[in-house]
Amino acid sequence: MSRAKGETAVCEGGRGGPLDVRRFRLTVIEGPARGQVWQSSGARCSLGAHRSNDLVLADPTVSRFHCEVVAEAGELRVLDLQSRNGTVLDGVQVRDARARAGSVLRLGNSALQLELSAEVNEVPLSEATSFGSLSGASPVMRATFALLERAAESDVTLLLEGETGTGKSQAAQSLHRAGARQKGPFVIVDCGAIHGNLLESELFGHEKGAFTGATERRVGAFEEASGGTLFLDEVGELPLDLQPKLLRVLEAREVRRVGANSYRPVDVRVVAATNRDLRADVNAGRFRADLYFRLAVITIHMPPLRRRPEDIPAIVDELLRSLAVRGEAAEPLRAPAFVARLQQAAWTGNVRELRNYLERCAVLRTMGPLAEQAGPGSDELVIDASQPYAAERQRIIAEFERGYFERLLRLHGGKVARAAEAAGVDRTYIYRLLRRHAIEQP
Ligand SMILES: Nc1ncnc2c1ncn2[C@@H]1O[C@H](COP(=O)(O)OP(=O)(O)OP(=O)(O)O)[C@@H](O)[C@H]1O
Repeated sequence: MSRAKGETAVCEGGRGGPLDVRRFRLTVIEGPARGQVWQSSGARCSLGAHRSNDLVLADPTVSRFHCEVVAEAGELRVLDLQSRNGTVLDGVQVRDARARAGSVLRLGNSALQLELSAEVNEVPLSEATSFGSLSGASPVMRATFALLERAAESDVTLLLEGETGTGKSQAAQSLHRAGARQKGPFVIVDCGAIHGNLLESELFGHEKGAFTGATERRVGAFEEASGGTLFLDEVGELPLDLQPKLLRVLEAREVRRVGANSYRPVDVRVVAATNRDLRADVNAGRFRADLYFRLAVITIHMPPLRRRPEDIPAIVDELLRSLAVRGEAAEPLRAPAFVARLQQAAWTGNVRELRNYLERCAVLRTMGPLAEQAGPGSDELVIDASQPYAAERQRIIAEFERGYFERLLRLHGGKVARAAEAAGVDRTYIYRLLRRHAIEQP
């Protein structure tokens, strides 16, 4: 079963207009697939040795899910999926880096050239600016709503991916309410919060006396959710020994309680969520590939808040309503100058962090300090000590250079001469770095 192509095409676009995604092309220039050309029809291209990838590289030095190329906000990003031999972009080993037109991507013994076309692919957008309890009018969010609306019409198993606080749980619940199973139960199991035997019996139930302490018979979440939806949160935390058992239930649609001899049929829609890329876990042997494909029949990415600051005013309204902050207490929190400051913040904890911040402001009747300003290059610098020193040093320096010169140029209104003088470097040096890191002058 392959990951449904086009279902993952959620990407960033300009504000307000339709969501256009720059078209890109990958040409294999070295390795067994040499000569193969892949043209994008959405925002993403997954590369790897497994046949479910968009671009399949039958090269033993390439991992099953090696890396992904994503077109977002008019540029290309390359994301390594914890591949065994690493992803090298223009000679530098990278985990998450921006590529430029003409960049060369090396995966094991294969190499590819990236080309960014002037043409665009259009991603379908929802007419709505909300989906259940989720609000957002940005193109990237309306593209997500369009996928959720389509998914709600079917019973297909779904995987929600996204950073913490991006609304995966709310999306699952809203999906349940929007679909044909809305009258049935919505049952949540947090796979990261329950351990060992307990998780098995939480999911599948147990018979009386099945293990020490099983004094009563217990119905599991699959049976409890019968006729409704089962939401498996943090599914990446599911222990390896339970994974084949879950796979069997998803395939055969029947469960066996712990300690029971027979199977019982179940009628459940499964929605799973994860805040990491399960393909990297598959590469690392932490997650079974067959279970991943069973769960990811459709994958929907919940976009982080920093990629859609234009949604913040509507989300603030929604959050203040749900927090029951009204009247005088709400006024300063809706003031345009304050909301503009919220739009500049980084929000690494996404909407949840924004919600907590607003709640704190409302209770204390004072505006606390905000997190670091968002924007390109503001993401936390993560040092990966499992990488060779030279490669990691090179990657961090590249990240620093990109962040520094982007900020520098913003600070000086895009004027290279002024920026060079303030930074104490030569103008040609700035131009060289802008080219190297594909930084556009603001
Ligand atoms: N688009 C949105 N509009 C309004 N509220 C939102 C939106 N996205 C998230 N929220 C709110 O943010 C909070 C966090 O959302 P949720 O728990 O669904 O995130 P999550 O991605 O499941 O997080 P985690 O991975 O940590 O479990 C909730 O209070 C939710 O109502």
